Amino acid sequence: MTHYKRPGSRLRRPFILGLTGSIGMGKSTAATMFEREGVPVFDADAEVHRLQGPGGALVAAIEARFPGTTGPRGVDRQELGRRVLGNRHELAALEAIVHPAVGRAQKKFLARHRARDVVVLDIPLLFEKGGWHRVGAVAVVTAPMWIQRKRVLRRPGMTNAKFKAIRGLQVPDRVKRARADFLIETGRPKSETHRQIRRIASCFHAQ
Ligand SMILES: CC(C)(COP(=O)(O)OP(=O)(O)OC[C@H]1O[C@@H](n2cnc3c(N)ncnc32)[C@H](O)[C@@H]1O)[C@@H](O)C(=O)NCCC(=O)NCCS
Ligand SMILES: Nc1ncnc2c1ncn2[C@@H]1O[C@H](COP(=O)(O)OP(=O)(O)OP(=O)(O)O)[C@@H](O)[C@H]1O
Repeated sequence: MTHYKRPGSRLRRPFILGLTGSIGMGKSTAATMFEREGVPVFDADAEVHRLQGPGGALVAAIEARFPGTTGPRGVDRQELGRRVLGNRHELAALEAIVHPAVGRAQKKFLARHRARDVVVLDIPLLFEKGGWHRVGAVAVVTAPMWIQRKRVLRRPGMTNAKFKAIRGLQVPDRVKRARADFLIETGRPKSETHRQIRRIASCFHAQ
């Protein structure tokens, strides 16, 4: 694999690699592997958890718009999920509260790591929300659908209906794969996935 060079951007740092994939495809696991290769990772989902967790900055705004979905432990995500997943209008209202705050945290992350060669933005909705136009390249985490389904359905609180609703909100895996600069396959042993990630990370280190 050759080194990846963004045209005309030798002095622009860091190179931003977007990491995305549909539910259960293995994004979080892949993100941890990038970290092990020394690449800083911004985890958008973890940021949402922080903002919605105990004492989180968005708990009050979410309670105001979705009464009864928060408590001493922050947002009750099961309950909030029941209200918004499958209801585009309600989901858009939640996104309008959450996404700007995540965007601010992402900006701070990029500023903190501006001296690095490469950073990863782990963003579940990279294709759905247009973020892929703002990154240098995109790595898509993918696995056969039967493996995705098996992984997701064994999560506590997950039902067939919820899985269907979430899949309906996401750009299909085959479209994501077609748009990817790099594919990370997770339907295979983790050691092989890690090897793919090591090769991708090596494309971006000091040129
Ligand atoms: C709806 C919420 C409360 C459900 O929480 P829960 O813990 O039950 O599910 P979880 O967060 O693990 O999401 C399950 C799957 O749904 C996907 N998903 C979550 N939000 C969205 C969305 N706005 N659009 C499409 N898919 C979504 C996730 O990527 C994941 O694949 C939570 O996902 C949320 O607050 N979503 C809004 C913020 C958001 O857009 N987050 C995702 C990107 S950072
Ligand atoms: N080769 C592999 N690479 C990555 N994950 C794997 C692999 N083999 C098995 N898995 C398992 O698949 C699951 C993937 O879950 P993970 O939380 O990483 O997915 P995700 O894409 O972040 O999910 P979500 O979009 O729902 O947040 C984990 O339980 C992980 O251990």
